[in-house]
Amino acid sequence: MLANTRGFLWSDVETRALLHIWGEQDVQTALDGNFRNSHVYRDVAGRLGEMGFDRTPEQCRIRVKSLKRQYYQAKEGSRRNGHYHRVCKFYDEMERILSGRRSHGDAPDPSDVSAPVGDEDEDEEEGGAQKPGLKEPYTDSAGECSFTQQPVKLEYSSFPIPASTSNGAALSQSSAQTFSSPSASRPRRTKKRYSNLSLDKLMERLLEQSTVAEENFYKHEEQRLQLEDRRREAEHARELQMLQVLGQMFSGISSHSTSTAAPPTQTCPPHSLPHRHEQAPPSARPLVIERSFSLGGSAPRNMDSLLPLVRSIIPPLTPRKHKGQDGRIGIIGGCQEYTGAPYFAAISALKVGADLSHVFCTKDAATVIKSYSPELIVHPVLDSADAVQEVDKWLPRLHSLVVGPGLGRDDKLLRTAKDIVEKSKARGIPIVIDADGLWLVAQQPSVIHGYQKAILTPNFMEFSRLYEATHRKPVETSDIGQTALQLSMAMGNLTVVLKGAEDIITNGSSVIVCSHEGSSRRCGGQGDLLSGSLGVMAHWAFSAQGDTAKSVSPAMVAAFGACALTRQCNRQAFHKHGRATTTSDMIQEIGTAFQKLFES
Ligand SMILES: NC(=O)C1=CN([C@@H]2O[C@H](COP(=O)(O)OP(=O)(O)OC[C@H]3O[C@@H](n4cnc5c(N)ncnc54)[C@H](OP(=O)(O)O)[C@@H]3O)[C@@H](O)[C@H]2O)[C@@H](O)CC1
Ligand SMILES: Nc1ncnc2c1ncn2[C@@H]1O[C@H](COP(=O)(O)OP(=O)(O)OP(=O)(O)O)[C@@H](O)[C@H]1O
Repeated sequence: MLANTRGFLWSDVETRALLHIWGEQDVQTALDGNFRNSHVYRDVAGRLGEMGFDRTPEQCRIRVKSLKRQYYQAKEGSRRNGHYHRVCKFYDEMERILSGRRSHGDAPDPSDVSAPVGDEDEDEEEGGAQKPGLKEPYTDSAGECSFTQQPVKLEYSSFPIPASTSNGAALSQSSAQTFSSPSASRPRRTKKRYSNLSLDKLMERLLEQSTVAEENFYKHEEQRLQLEDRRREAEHARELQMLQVLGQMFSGISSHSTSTAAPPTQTCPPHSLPHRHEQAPPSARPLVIERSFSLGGSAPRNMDSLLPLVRSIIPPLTPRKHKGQDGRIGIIGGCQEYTGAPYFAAISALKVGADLSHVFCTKDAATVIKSYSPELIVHPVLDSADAVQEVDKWLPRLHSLVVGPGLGRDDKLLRTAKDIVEKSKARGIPIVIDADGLWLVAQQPSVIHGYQKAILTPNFMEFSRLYEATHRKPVETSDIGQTALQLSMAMGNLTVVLKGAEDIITNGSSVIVCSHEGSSRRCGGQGDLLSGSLGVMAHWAFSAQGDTAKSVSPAMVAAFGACALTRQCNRQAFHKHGRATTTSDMIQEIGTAFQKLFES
């Protein structure tokens, strides 16, 4: 550094450098009419530093303020006796700068020595008191008058400076040698509580307080988490207890249904597949157990009884597992027209918790689907000559299949899909059939008939096609639960999820209705989210150990979980996006919806 910058002493060289910077047009413009000036003085101090003078912004501000006071006092004095240079050494520099500024319409009242507060006062305490340690008690040069808030002795006493108060009353002559600061002659405003603390002290105190606050926050947070843990443990224990009761209940029901159920004539479809009895389970005489479910709605008991079943199939996240163990899911679908549907299904499967998600689609769909997401493994094989062999190569690695989203209705593709279904059945892989996969089933129900690891997820239109194909008559809607149950039976008691305002889930012997609150927004692709999620949950349910999932059919548990999740996503997305909700918005909600339903 070039100059002595210790304490508050300002050498003339340093002061001139300061005035040079402060007088620059951009600094004056920045100060002009700007109440907050700390940033300007930061800049000034920076520039001063570049010139070799180490000063803080606050020191610069105080120094300028002092110079301005001296200048105005001197100016007033000069009106009487012309000795202004004796009380303001830098009068000429100040005059040059401030007169330039006044020409911009910023003229303070020269008769008021307190006038030049303006832009230098921003950081000062109320009442005009300067911060201790920041006031400028000295100058290094004789002949320069400093200003403090205390009565000050004028260096050139033989030239009294009559100063006016702000209301214009002249100070008495007797006070010529000493005069009170403007603040002393005005009613002083109440000092702030910290006015006697330096800025550094204030900052220190603030930091201390925020550290204490932070520590308190973490302490409370820790207590909250401990409480939360305890609550979870208690809930978990309660769920386990309930599951045991449920398990006993269901085993009681199934033995009851085989012995005392109503005669089959009441519920069996009048028209059914020729070979439908071949694989029908003993519960072909159905007992309908209808449960409705609405979170926060009228049936909390049912919510309590079904959610734990879904929770029980969810594999825990543990560091001991390797990639792939929680699910490798395959989607059969995706053609030139439809690239969104297989993407929605595949990405939903991943987001629900599958580790790997494969899409087997046509060549021209593959690039498009890949471009949607690097997360998906996309095989452009479905329209190749050896499509079935290509997919078959992967089947040993796959835990479940979702057949149909965006498959289209091209005969060749449908034939390929049929062969893939056959191969998958032979391997015992759970198969979810949706969209155009259901079109295939409506054409050839035998493709999937009686396969207990199949789940069909028709919307009403698809359901009607299936019903008509199996019953040879229009769908009966007066008791849609019963009609769905009939379809399931006709298909060999595989699980049917009839999607709609309420999702009806049946395996031909019982019906579960999922009426969990969604929203009124319907957009293409919601069914794909459901089928993709169901792909994962079906794998989890069929591979779940223990009695829990076995007490209710694993497919039903998985279906209920996927329906509740889809609806929860719909609800959450609608809450955020309203009418503009799309399936992509719903997919964004999978993580939190899953947590809310199954992990909280
Ligand atoms: N972004 C994409 O790539 C997407 C691609 N997708 C893919 O499109 C392919 C064809 O699937 P799809 O569902 O459009 O065909 P299909 O079953 O013939 O239905 C056609 C007509 O049925 C009716 N209808 C539907 N629901 C009904 C209901 N609940 N209740 C009553 N009627 C109902 C309705 O008739 P409308 O009212 O228009 O007269 C509808 O237009 C398939 O591969 C699928 O995966 C979709 O996943 C969407 C996102
Ligand atoms: N009227 C409704 N009210 C509330 N939720 C509904 C309604 N209809 C459908 N859903 C929800 O949307 C999910 C998907 O059903 P949707 O009828 O949209 O399937 P989809 O037509 O096969 O869909 P996609 O457009 O993917 O082909 C259902 O499982 C259900 O959760």
